[in-house]
Amino acid sequence: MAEILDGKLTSQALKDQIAEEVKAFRAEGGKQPHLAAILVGEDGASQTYVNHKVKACDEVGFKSTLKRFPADISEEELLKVVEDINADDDIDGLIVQLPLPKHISVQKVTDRIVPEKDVDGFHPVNVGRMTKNLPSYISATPFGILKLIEHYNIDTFGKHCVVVGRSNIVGSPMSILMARNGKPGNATVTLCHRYTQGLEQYTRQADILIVAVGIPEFIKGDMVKEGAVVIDVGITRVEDASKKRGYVLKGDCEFSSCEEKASHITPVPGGVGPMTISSLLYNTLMSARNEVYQSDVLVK
Ligand SMILES: NC(=O)C1=CN([C@@H]2O[C@H](COP(=O)(O)OP(=O)(O)OC[C@H]3O[C@@H](n4cnc5c(N)ncnc54)[C@H](OP(=O)(O)O)[C@@H]3O)[C@@H](O)[C@H]2O)C=CC1
Ligand SMILES: Nc1nc(=O)c2c([nH]1)NC[C@@H]1CN(c3ccc(C(=O)N[C@@H](CCC(=O)O)C(=O)O)cc3)C=[N+]21
Repeated sequence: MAEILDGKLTSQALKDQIAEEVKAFRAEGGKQPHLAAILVGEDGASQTYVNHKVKACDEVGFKSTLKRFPADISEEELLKVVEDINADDDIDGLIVQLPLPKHISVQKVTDRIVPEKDVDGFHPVNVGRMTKNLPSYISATPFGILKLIEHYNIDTFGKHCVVVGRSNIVGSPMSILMARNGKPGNATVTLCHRYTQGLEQYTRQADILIVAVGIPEFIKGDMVKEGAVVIDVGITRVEDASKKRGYVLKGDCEFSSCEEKASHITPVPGGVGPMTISSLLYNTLMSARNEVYQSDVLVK
């Protein structure tokens, strides 16, 4: 039986800490941190996540602004919205909730956010700085996973960390962070993706297995090494007519079989998801305090 890595509890502890830091910052005359979120279209899951983010802002004493647009907004109009927020001195952080409708380029829109407000850590300046181990905004999901690993005192030094999935928002930054010289970090990393042959050969070698593919119950217990730490990032709504909401949430790892092998495992829900939200708040607080780019001149 594995120990549960409780993201809900850990996230609450982090939110409590953020709330304290906001109070202290404001007592010194600092501004109220302000997060803006852009939501395009009516995707149910995206609405849920954005609502969670807005609610979390309230909990820690941040201001939040949610800007909603219909799915047929043009790319040009959306870029203009981003530019207006870039120029708004009261707003410290901006996220554009993904996915976006197909006619809009995710890269174009997220790259238009100035790096100083890019609390999702998607801008090439932040990605590049993260890779070089310089101060940067780190993508909230990998950042949250690092905080969870830290909270549970999981040793990563010299461990074999296998990351499955190489997206810009999760898998790729996760692999860089686990490999870089830091704590948590200093792991030996293998990054697996769609073209990886014999995936289970790799997953079975993992001391730390981090899965972000978006396929419910993709990883079964027989693909996991005895005693491994299993971090399940995936979260998919699977239809279930017997439930009030009409769906259940499933991770990328089959919980029952993986839990038998793992030493530690994150549940879905209640694992990585809540950590993503509190990490986003943390990035926004750092922005309000002007910590990340304090001493740096940026080339825009
Ligand atoms: N809890 C949280 O806070 C968050 C959860 N998520 C969830 O995590 C999951 C992944 O999200 P995200 O990274 O954005 O997803 P993407 O769809 O952007 O990326 C999925 C990755 O998995 C790889 N992949 C797909 N099929 C296979 C396969 N058969 N074998 C190996 N690799 C495969 C893809 O490979 P290729 O590159 O070749 O296409 C890709 O790199 C989703 O369920 C999402 O909802 C995401 C963000 C935050
Ligand atoms: N620009 C951008 N930044 C993101 O960080 C981003 C994004 N777009 N698009 C989608 C993914 C997904 N994501 C989640 C956030 C919170 C939960 C979360 O709070 N999950 C709860 C359950 C939520 C529920 O009840 O549905 C849990 O796991 O316990 C999940 C997933 C952020 N993402």
